[in-house]
Amino acid sequence: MQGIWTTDRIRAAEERLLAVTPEGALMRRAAFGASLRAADMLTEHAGRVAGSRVALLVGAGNNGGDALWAGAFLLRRGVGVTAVLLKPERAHPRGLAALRRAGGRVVPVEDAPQWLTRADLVIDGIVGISASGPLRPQAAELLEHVSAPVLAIDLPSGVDPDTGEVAGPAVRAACTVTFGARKPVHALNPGHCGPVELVDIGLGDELADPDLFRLDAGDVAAHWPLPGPEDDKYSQGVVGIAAGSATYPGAAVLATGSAVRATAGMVRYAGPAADAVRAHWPETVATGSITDAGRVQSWAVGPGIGTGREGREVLEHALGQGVPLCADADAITIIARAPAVLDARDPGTPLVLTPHAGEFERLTGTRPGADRVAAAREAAARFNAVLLLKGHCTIVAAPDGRVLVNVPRGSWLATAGSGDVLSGLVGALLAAGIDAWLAAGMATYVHSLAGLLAARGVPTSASAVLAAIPDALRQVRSPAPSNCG
Ligand SMILES: NC(=O)C1=CN([C@@H]2O[C@H](COP(=O)(O)OP(=O)(O)OC[C@H]3O[C@@H](n4cnc5c(N)ncnc54)[C@H](OP(=O)(O)O)[C@@H]3O)[C@@H](O)[C@H]2O)[C@@H](O)CC1
Ligand SMILES: Nc1ncnc2c1ncn2[C@@H]1O[C@H](COP(=O)(O)OP(=O)(O)O)[C@@H](O)[C@H]1O
Ligand SMILES: [K+]
Repeated sequence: MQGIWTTDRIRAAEERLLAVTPEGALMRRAAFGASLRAADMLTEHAGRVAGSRVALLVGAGNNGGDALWAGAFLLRRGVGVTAVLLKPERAHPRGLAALRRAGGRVVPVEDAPQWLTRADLVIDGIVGISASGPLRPQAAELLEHVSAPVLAIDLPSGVDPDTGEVAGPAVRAACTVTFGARKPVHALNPGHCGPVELVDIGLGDELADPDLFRLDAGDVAAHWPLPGPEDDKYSQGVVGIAAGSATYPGAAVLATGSAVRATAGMVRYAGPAADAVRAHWPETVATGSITDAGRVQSWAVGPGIGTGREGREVLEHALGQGVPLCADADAITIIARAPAVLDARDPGTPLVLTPHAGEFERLTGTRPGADRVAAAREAAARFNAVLLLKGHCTIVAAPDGRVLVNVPRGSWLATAGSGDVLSGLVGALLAAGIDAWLAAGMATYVHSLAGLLAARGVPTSASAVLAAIPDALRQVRSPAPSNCG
């Protein structure tokens, strides 16, 4: 798992490291790494390093210092470097001196437009982890003149470092180079960061447990249940799906199908869409009523069951079975309207709730807001459940405070029925006995990868996402190498 640390924790770790490191050494390490990335980008975008032109946007803090030092390193490689100082009187003194010694040009903000428009690459050192609020107007205006690719130092300026919120003009980076550890913004706002490269500055020993986690392919591959020599159809976990209706069988077909595709365990379906489910997925055992569904090791309940009395009875019955349960869609609305339904649950049995923002508001009374991590964490504690908050970036919070962030692979999953596919995946992993937080995170990871593979660059459908689950699992088990992001 990749760790992610909040800016308070990073700052504290940096202070401890600074105390035992020669003055300026950390910044030079960071800036040297940034200059290497900048040179790669120049090669890619301008076809050369020596002779190319770089403009630095330099704020009043150490982030600006990083940019100035990176400029000094680039000057030594024959790059023409111009620094735009947003606050000349507060520019990092040693960084500024290094840039000048190396032959860099320094211009005031008024002269910036001509240098920005001629640049092959812009380096954003406006603000880093000490950013507060929206970009100051002077910095925001400068961004209007930027058309070259931007390399963000530590994080794209104008984006909140801890929540990823954008509350005004902000840098949209082609690439971000960060130092020591990944920050929440990198996972929560991938659209503004671009690929994120981590430069080691020796912070590792100073960092304790991460605040957030991100799964990688290796984690998913290591925990995804595969049949072994001793297995049979029951031993891998039987999942029950309660979804859909006679009039709307689609949700039942999608949720059941994704459970079928996810693992080799058996899938039972219970509900009024049994005929449609049997027709699409002959390998399932389908019955009309949850009361005669047979034994399962988990339930996925909710998509398309309706929010009336029948839906409530189905949810109450499943909650009373003492097995892990994923409550999605209508099941969440039922819980929101009648929280007493949860009395049927044994509090020690895992529960996964999978709301989108609207369902989250129904459940908790408030929209998730800018700090989606905090919102998901609070709701997980309140409901004593794993809370999977859907969206472009999906957040998975456990009641004990652990949080996973899924970095999306495009927006292909914004299509009707894709949530039904996710609940089938979660249910199948719960049946295999996987920790509910990890199961929800693994399901989300494979869901978004299946979305990417189904789309291959053009809009897709929930049925195609479902059909791509095996390819996503194959890719997870033999990931393609990646050097950035
Ligand atoms: N510590 C280390 O060891 C290492 C640190 N490193 C680097 O240091 C960075 C952190 O540096 P930092 O703490 O100096 O603050 P930083 O992010 O540059 O910003 C502060 C300045 O920005 C301003 N400002 C604030 N909000 C703003 C806004 N919305 N819009 C515009 N301006 C805004 C604010 O000005 P004011 O509020 O006074 O106007 C203040 O002067 C970190 O991200 C990394 O890059 C690396 O070198 C590795 C080693
Ligand atoms: N813009 C987006 N980018 C990435 N993923 C998205 C986006 N919009 C929705 N998703 C994902 O698609 C799924 C939609 O689920 P849901 O809202 O329940 O839709 P439905 O009810 O149509 O199935 C969720 O997994 C969500 O995280
Ligand atoms: K920055």
